[in-house]
Amino acid sequence: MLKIAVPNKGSLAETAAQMLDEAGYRGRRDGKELIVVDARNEVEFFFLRPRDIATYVGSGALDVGITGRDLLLDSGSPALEIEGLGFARSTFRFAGPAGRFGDARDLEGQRVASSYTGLVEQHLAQHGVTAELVRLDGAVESAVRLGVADAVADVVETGATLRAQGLEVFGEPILESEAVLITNDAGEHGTDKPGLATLKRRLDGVIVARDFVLVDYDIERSRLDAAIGIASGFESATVSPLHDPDWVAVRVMVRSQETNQIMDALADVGARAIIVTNIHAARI
Ligand SMILES: Nc1ncnc2c1ncn2[C@@H]1O[C@H](COP(=O)(O)OP(=O)(O)OP(=O)(O)O)[C@@H](O)[C@H]1O
Ligand SMILES: O=P(O)(O)OC[C@H]1O[C@H](OP(=O)(O)OP(=O)(O)O)[C@H](O)[C@@H]1O
Ligand SMILES: [Mg+2]
Repeated sequence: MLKIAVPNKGSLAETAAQMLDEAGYRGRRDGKELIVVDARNEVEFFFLRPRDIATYVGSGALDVGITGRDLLLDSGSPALEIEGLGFARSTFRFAGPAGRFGDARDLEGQRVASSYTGLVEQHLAQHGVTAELVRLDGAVESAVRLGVADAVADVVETGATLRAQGLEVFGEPILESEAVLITNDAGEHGTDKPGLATLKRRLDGVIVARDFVLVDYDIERSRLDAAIGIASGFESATVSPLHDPDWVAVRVMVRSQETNQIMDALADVGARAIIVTNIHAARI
């Protein structure tokens, strides 16, 4: 059985569980269950702290896992990223009192608080900077105000938490992070373990189902090329005849975010009866 590590708590847990559910795997009945055997799919899920997942997978105790790219790199574990899963997107950045620091070099000899000291150390070393790292478990943004650090390095999504503490980001972003699928022995394509290729294909299907919609419309044959120029589909558009020989029906996959602009543009070139449908599941 493929042994899969899944976050049991925190920002990653809910969406990871949702994705696995949409991918047809068995979930846990309550938040206390730590191991779930999904015999039908020949996989076993281990619900672990997100921060520990790279350690379990890197050591070979578990085969694959879902964690954050920032947590993976911070851990120093030899586990390898297979792919990004498109959620829990954030940027890992330095921040300090407004105007105090210009870039990472200004941190020489300063105290920097973070929950990701491994990641910060690697970054500072690359830039030849020596700083004193203060390891905190969370709510790192309070460290400057409370006097235990001069600057912080933390996860930034909207920046609201930083602003509320009177801090501003500075320097280059340290890392663009998101939830990732990780494994240990990559094999040739990182997907050589039994069951892993299936897991990856199913998760990819969930990502596509989340990120794309189907757009159907009717259009006069003479305007078809203009319409296909606006949205050409994943491989290629499906074009079907209509009873009226001068008209065709078209179906294309479109990025959910672009749906409305595309509908407007299609209407402008003469598309009629434009209908958008969510994708329930997909294998691409
Ligand atoms: N506000 C956020 N937006 C996007 N991603 C986030 C956010 N906060 C944390 N993450 C991501 O979640 C992962 C950390 O998850 P983890 O569960 O350890 O932390 P958490 O959600 O802060 O939980 P806690 O701090 O309560 O333990 C990291 O990959 C991090 O980048
Ligand atoms: O840029 P923002 O949208 O404000 O989000 C970023 C904040 O969200 C997370 O905090 P969380 O709520 O997980 O608390 P923590 O600091 O205790 O981890 C993260 O650690 C940042 O503090
Ligand atoms: Mg947090």
